[in-house]
Amino acid sequence: MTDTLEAIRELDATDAESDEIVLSARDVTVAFGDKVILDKLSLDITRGEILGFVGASGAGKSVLLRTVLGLNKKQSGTIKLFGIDTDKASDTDRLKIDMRLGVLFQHGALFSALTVLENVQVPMREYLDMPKQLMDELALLKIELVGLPADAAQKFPSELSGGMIKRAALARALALDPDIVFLDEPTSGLDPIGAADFDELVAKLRDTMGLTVYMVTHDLDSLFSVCDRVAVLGKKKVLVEGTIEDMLKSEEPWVKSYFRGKRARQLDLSGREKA
Ligand SMILES: Nc1ncnc2c1ncn2[C@@H]1O[C@H](COP(=O)(O)OP(=O)(O)OP(=O)(O)O)[C@@H](O)[C@H]1O
Repeated sequence: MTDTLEAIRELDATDAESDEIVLSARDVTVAFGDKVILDKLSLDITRGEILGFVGASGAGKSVLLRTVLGLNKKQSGTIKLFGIDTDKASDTDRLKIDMRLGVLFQHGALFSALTVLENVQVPMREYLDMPKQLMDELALLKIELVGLPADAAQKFPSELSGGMIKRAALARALALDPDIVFLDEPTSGLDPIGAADFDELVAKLRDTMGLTVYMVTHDLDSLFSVCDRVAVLGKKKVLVEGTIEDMLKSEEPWVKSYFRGKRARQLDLSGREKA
């Protein structure tokens, strides 16, 4: 399996240079029974960008995320990851794709019966065949990378603060050195300082590892401080996309009230709350 991994990584190195669009969704329609949630939605994410994905509660942000990850079926449309059409992917292609994705689900979703170290090792055990000592060393590196103290490795999720749980879940999402991470409301439940620290970590990982980040969020601070681009989900598709400056100029009613409403006015452009 390690040889397979090497072969996949070599292939990926070539793909990585040529594929600028990491994720491409075209005319994606998803329905549950006769209830259409997404209707011909299209969206691209470029390598190395941090995309903030926003929209009203219940608009379908999680449904899109789950569809991209292959956890929900779509009725029609195309989803390409790293240039590979996920409907046409062979088993080897699917393995290649899955190994290049990291996911941080809402609420962290750590396994409560496993320590932080063991949680981080879950994807390693699933996809790689490596000696325990090497796996321990790699997991510790990821734990350090997300700013957790080394002694957090042997703790169980119930012994961690909310911010530490998010970091541990991020360490697990980074276990296989993915190209793109999907973060579902990563700062929800964190205090403003913890949330700002987490945003800073995400930006640092993008800068140092060239990570592409797809972040579903309701957090205006995150959108202002770390997102390069914002996509707004509304009316079952991507209603508006662009920079924060574009959002601030938009006359689309939901975008206007979200970015220029009462809550938004308490923020300045650097994302910090005004005194
Ligand atoms: N498996 C499912 N079966 C039926 N309906 C579903 C299913 N999953 C999601 N839905 C419906 O799809 C709609 C969109 O849900 P989704 O969780 O994607 O919203 P969201 O934009 O992520 O909301 P929030 O910001 O509150 O998390 C909701 O009406 C939800 O009830």
